Amino acid sequence: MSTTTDPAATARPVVPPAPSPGDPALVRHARGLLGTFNTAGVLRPADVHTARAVARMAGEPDERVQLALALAVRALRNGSVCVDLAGVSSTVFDEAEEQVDLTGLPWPEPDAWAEACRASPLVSVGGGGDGSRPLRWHDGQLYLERYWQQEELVRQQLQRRFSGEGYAVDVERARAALERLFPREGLAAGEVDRQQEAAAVSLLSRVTVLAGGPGTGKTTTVARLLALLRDQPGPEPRIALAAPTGKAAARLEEAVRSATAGLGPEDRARVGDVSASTLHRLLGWQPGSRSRFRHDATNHLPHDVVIVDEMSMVSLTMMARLLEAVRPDARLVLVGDPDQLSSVEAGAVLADVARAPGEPSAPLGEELAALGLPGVADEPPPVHGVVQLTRPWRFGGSIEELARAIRASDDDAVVAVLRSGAPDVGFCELELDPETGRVPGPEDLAELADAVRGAGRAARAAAEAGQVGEALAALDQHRLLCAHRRGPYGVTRWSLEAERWLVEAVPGYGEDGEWYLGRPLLVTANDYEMGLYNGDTGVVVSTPQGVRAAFARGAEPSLVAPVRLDAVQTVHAMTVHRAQGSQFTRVSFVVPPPASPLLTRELLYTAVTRATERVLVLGTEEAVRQAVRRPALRASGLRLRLAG
Ligand SMILES: Nc1ncnc2c1ncn2[C@@H]1O[C@H](COP(=O)(O)OP(=O)(O)OP(=O)(O)O)[C@@H](O)[C@H]1O
Repeated sequence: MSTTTDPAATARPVVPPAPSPGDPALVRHARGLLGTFNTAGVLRPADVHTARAVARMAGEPDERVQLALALAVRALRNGSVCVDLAGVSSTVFDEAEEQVDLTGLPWPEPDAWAEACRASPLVSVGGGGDGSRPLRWHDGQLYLERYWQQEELVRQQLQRRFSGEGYAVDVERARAALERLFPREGLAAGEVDRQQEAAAVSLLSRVTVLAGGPGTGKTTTVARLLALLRDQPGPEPRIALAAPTGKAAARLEEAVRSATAGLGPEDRARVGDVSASTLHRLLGWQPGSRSRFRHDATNHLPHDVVIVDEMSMVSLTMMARLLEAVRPDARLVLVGDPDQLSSVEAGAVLADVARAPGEPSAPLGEELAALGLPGVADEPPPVHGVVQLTRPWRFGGSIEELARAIRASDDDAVVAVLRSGAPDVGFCELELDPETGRVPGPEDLAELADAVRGAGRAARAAAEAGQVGEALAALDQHRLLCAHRRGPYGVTRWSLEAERWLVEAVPGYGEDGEWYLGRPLLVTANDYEMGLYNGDTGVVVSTPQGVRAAFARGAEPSLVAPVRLDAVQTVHAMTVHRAQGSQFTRVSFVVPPPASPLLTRELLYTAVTRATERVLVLGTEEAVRQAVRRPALRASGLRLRLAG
């Protein structure tokens, strides 16, 4: 994963890598600007090759335009949809896991560079044109045309839906159902119940964004919304529930079921049996096509309501496919936490929509007022259907306090909570040797090692006993998270460390071959046929049919013969990105050093909010403060263009 970060917040100079001759990162015969930027480590071979090939085809000899094209390709890898040439020389340094020295690079003069791009036969300028040129210049941003088209589609689709006509709602029934389903516990008279408001907005609008941190009641609201929608007279609406990964879909299904159990019998019956699927499955993934689905603009989904959870993980490309496929008159409810890390692929759609400036919708305000919800008519109606849930129902305690301080960018408060000695938060202040990654004193890691051993031992025992559910539950007892994949702070190194602790502490651990019982697994590539998704985790268990890999899938785990798995690895530690959409009883997070380009507020927030009972942060105070002060920035034009 990677993000673009605020260079001003970087405390230390970035360390130059030393490219060596024969390095696979170097393109042979690359000359001129492309060669220089490749040698400096800014551009990868794929960026250079693409830029050269496209420039050759279109007869564009200007090296500055070729460089801009290569940087636009590169931007996607960093999660950005486009590149801002005027600011690129100060923001380009955060290549995924490497640090690049930018001093002395021959950056073109920004005005002349922009002019050269605008005049190039490779570039369409503004919003028009037939889309046949590979690049697009819009509002000072340079896009690859394909991503411009996707952003445009998302913007137009959302704006059309925001301003689309409302629905014929039985106001009396809706009012009664909203009162019944949202008992407003603990709220003062006249105080807005955001969950109730979000459900009302979803009933009235074509697009609703149900935003909130962990445990703020998003799923509870979804369950009650299902009852509200099905309480309306007329044909029962067809409702789809979906999430980006199998694990997130399973969690959504389970959480909606358990939230439904708290409703009265009639509302329970209205919700009925709930099932959630992955977005890929909902849209109709087709073998042989990575991005085209059975349901699209010409073959809409049949559903009247589509609810998508964990929206922060949804990329721009996936959002475009989703919006094309959802009927223009259907309700779309986007659920997620905009403060979390964005999708691995380019885009930050949820954060862009949730934070886009705009005018409160007057017609929605009138319709909301008619429902008479306490407090709602006293404030402006939501902008772009965004309702933010703020009251935490789950953690309370210091994890919530920590999350709040991180969101507020208050590094003093973050450090104070970490050092408070609260039972649910720990701070292991250690600095690894930057060269070797050695820990000053192994006793510093006692809590981490204990947590790893406890969870590993439980997983092994359950796996041996063939207790699939227990083995999967043990997997979620503790998770070790890192920002980096490689190096002293990376997943590979910490995974080995954890494995060593387990081998030392658990008799027979890992001795029964590659598919040893209790082996924790991570899926590293989507396998739509098997229903396994990048980031899914499982565990090797003993079953009457032999050794199987078990993956959590709602009530019924899925059991797969190991020979059918080709993209899995052992997961004693994982990246924070991969942990999105999951929570664990305990989380330990290895904070990267202050100079790490991956160290952002969203990273720290996502890591600590993966824990339900205790989070242990391992790192230096300086690194923690640095993270809190540095928001991830992803270049995209969506946020501003949604404003109108
Ligand atoms: N209005 C409420 N009254 C009482 N309890 C609530 C309310 N809303 C949520 N809860 C409780 O808070 C907990 C968290 O709720 P829920 O799972 O809906 O949150 P969430 O935002 O979906 O969390 P996550 O992001 O982790 O999925 C649940 O135990 C739920 O029962």
